[in-house]
Amino acid sequence: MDQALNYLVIFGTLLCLLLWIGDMLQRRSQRPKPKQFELRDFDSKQARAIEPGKAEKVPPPKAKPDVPTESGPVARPSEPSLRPAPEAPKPVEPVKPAPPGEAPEKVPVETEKGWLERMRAGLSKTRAGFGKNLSQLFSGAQALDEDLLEELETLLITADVGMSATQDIIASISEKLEKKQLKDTAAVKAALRQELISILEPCAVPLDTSAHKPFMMLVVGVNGVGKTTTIGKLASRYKAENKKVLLAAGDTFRAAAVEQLQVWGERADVPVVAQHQGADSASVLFDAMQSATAKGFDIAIADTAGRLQNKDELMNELKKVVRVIQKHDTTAPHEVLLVVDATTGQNALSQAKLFKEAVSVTGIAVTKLDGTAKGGILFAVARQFGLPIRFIGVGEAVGDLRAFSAEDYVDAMLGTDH
Ligand SMILES: Nc1nc2c(ncn2[C@@H]2O[C@H](COP(=O)(O)OP(=O)(O)OP(=O)(O)O)[C@@H](O)[C@H]2O)c(=O)[nH]1
Repeated sequence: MDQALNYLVIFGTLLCLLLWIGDMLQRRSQRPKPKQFELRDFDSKQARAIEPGKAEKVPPPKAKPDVPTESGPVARPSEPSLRPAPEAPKPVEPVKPAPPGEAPEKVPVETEKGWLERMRAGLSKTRAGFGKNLSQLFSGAQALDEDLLEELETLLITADVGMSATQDIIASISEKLEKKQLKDTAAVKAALRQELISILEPCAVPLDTSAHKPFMMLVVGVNGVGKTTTIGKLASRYKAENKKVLLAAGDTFRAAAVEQLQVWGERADVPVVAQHQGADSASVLFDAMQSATAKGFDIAIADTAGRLQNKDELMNELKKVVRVIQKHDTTAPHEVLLVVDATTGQNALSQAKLFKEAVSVTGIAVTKLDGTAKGGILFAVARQFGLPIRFIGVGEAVGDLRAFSAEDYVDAMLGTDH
């Protein structure tokens, strides 16, 4: 009897065990499967970072930025929300010239030959376009006739030289041909070189900063033409000439403009007068002028926010800046330098016209000549406005800005050497 009872207990225990195991298996089959690892879960950068034989570097976790929402003070971006996502905040632009903390790039001590090579390199696109087409036109036994003049005219216009300057050049060469003063294509090319130089020569007036102390330079132009970069390059140049230079961060509009100017100031080892973003630009420049006078600076260079030449209210704001500067010194600004970007082509003419009307531009700096195959815009600007072309920029580096020389420029553009 006892034995039968024992069998019954063992049988019952086994049955319970089997039922429990069956239940466990059923539950497990219903659970969601873990996500399979897939190669496409890695982006290509991560994939490149893992090299065979090398320990995989895991970047430290980044703190999640707080993003303002419409209702609450802050929310993490990963938090689910039924409301439409708020507009992402605009990223703060990185400082363009160099990351802070990087060793400042000093102005290279450069020979005249070094600069000419730098300019030639900078103008290689123009030479490859305009210069090469010109060489092809003048190569071989090309007849000195109407067709040659027509093709030359087209070349000049497509290189942004402008109608007025082109017509004058063609008229002059045509007259010399009629008078049999030009015997072959080499002579025509030499005559063209001379014509181009004679258009630019009257505008090659260097900026003399010795007439006033402090010499107050106001730098203006449309957005992104290279105002801040040009100021940074100028600060380094003048500093290398042992001048006492002060920079004024008058572009209080763009988020990173002040920081960008400060980096250039560090590079050139010159002080920068600045206030917070959104401050009144005129008051920053007034403070800078006072400081420059009180502390005996030779040159004060003021940055301004980029503005479209056809926006009246922005141009009026610039006029106000000039009026406020004149409260400190009635003769200031001693130079209103308009920066134009060569790659904008004929639009540079409209910029020169409207800025000249608004704030009496006294000089021009043409930047980014390395980025265009149409270096002819200088001729159009020179012919139309006769304003001094003070500087040209042929690259982003600190040594890529130079006082303008008509002859050097034409030779770099044509690939001629005299
Ligand atoms: N290739 C080339 N780039 C240049 C030259 N000059 C300036 N740049 C670049 O142009 C960009 C704009 O320059 P900025 O100095 O910030 O222009 P900005 O006029 O102050 O701009 P805003 O303050 O927005 O009006 C930067 O990336 C510069 O490095 C140049 O001569 N050649």
